[in-house]
Amino acid sequence: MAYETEKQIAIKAALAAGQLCERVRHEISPEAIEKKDRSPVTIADFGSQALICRELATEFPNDPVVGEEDAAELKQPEMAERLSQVADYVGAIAPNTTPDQVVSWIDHGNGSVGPRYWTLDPIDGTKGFLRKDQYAVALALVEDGEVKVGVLVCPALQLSAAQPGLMFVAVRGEGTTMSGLDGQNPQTIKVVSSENDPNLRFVESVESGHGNQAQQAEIAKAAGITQDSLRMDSQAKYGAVASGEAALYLRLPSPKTPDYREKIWDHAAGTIVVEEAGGRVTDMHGKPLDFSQGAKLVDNQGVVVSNGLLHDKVIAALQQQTS
Ligand SMILES: Nc1ncnc2c1ncn2[C@@H]1O[C@H](COP(=O)(O)O)[C@@H](OP(=O)(O)O)[C@H]1O
Ligand SMILES: [Mg+2]
Ligand SMILES: [Mg+2]
Ligand SMILES: [Mg+2]
Repeated sequence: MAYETEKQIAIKAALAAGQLCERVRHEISPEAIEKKDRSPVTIADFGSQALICRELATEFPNDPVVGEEDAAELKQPEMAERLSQVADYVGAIAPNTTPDQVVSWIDHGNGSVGPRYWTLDPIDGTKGFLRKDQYAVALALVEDGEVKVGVLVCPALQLSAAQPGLMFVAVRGEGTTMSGLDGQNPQTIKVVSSENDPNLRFVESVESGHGNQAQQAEIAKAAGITQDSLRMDSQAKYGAVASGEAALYLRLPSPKTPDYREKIWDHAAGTIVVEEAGGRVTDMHGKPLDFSQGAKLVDNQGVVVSNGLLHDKVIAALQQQTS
């Protein structure tokens, strides 16, 4: 099987990072939420990136890693205590970790997009993490602009009566699986395959500033969706489409930030998870997402993720609206 080592290492690293994030998250007090104290997400974000980059640097020393975070802030003298907190959390999983190692692992994620690279969002959905809602650890391998391997660890996601915590894994040409966070018994998943499916609904961001909820509702309606949207933080939305919990995910540019360009780490892992489950991912103009241009999807605007069946209808509705 292709990319077997990459897949196994990505799973191991993302699960360890998810474990660290959950430890931090369980310690967030209601007062911290009240005060909008961002320190828990800072610690978990840096710790997650450090753990994953440590694994990738060891196993694939020649592969650049394009991660969301860097250690510039954490290196400041006034951040020494925060850094030692991060080192303690990382050390619980990778014993004897020093603060210097943490900094250098995080900075390993400063790589550039090239013919082969990894992209990492150590915590996607930081706002969801702080609200104790959804978040994801997202890791993907990209070669020649095409995502080849994607892992999404969603520690708070629950799609059935089972324990919360789901992992989605996809390898190009080999399908997408879903499992619990023990990684045991991965099940192949498929998108919604009929227009009569009770899950013919759409997902969108909780954060109104990350999209255009009014336009998203109109487009979903034009595509024949009559149910209200399901709002969810992070790339867990891609997991919802891939597993057939929803048929569409719309992310149209917010009127407040019309020139915003999406980041590769917010979409790479999710894209392959949906495509390998039978779905489609493009921008709002129907163009494939181009992961070869740098950290931003400079040639794309908005994102449309569907079960495939609905895709052309959605793009046509968007074209009609703007013409
Ligand atoms: N104006 C904007 N439009 C679209 N996405 C935005 C945005 N500002 C920030 N984001 C991205 O939205 C991501 C969260 O997605 P969602 O809203 O689906 O949960 C953030 O990832 P992080 O939380 O990793 O920073 C951030 O990169
Ligand atoms: Mg993100
Ligand atoms: Mg993030
Ligand atoms: Mg961020």
